[in-house]
Amino acid sequence: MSGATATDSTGGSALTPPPGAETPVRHPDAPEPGTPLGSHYEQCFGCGEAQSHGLHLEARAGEGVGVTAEFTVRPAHQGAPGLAHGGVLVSALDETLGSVQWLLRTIAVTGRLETEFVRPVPVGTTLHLRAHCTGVSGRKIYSSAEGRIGSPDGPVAVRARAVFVEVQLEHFTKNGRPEEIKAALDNPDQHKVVRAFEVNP
Ligand SMILES: CCCCCCCCCCCCCCCC(=O)SCCNC(=O)CCNC(=O)[C@H](O)C(C)(C)COP(=O)(O)OP(=O)(O)OC[C@H]1O[C@@H](n2cnc3c(N)ncnc32)[C@H](O)[C@@H]1OP(=O)(O)O
Repeated sequence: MSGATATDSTGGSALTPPPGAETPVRHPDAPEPGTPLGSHYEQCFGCGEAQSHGLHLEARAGEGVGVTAEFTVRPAHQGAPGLAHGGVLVSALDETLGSVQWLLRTIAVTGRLETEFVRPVPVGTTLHLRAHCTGVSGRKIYSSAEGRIGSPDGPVAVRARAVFVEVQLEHFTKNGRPEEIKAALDNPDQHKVVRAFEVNP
């Protein structure tokens, strides 16, 4: 196996901001550091409070264009006996990285996500995650994240780098299953979330 970095069609590193990328700027109306960001959708597997088997990840605004989050591994999240499933850990990283958009006030979806699994994560562990934006290039938002076991200074269990791609609200309304889209559009709380991302529903 080679340890080569993923490359894009131009041969550059797909997860590193390209030359000329802008330094990310925290939106002036972004929540103060320490503010809980809440859920962007109650049925979200990552952060939704109504999703019984979900991660129930709780993210807060951090300093700069960064966030912190916690997620406690439950029995429903196992892969091997007593250990978190790798895909669940990727979901926690994806959700944390996605939460960075609250600080930029843009809506973006994951285009590419690379994860390094450093240590196994036992059931019952609280994973302390942090993520920050590393650059913006057109619609592409580059970010990185890590998750530590037990405390913000605990041993590193997972690391990730990602590129998100900015989208309009139509990305969801055109592609999502109609019944869930209708329920979301009928929910006043969902409108508040969309406003927090500064997008007209
Ligand atoms: C009523 C309801 C309200 C709901 C309110 C919800 C609000 C808040 C929701 C947040 C939700 C977050 C949840 C967690 C984060 C997920 O998990 S998101 C789910 C997983 N991701 C997806 O499903 C994305 C699926 N992929 C796609 O839809 C499309 O491929 C994409 C990513 C939108 C790109 O398509 P496109 O817009 O046609 O992009 P395109 O114009 O070709 O390219 C634009 C640029 O992006 C680059 N690019 C395109 N694709 C990629 C890629 N895969 N990798 C890297 N670069 C790419 C291109 O190279 C291009 O770069 P430049 O040439 O400009 O330098």
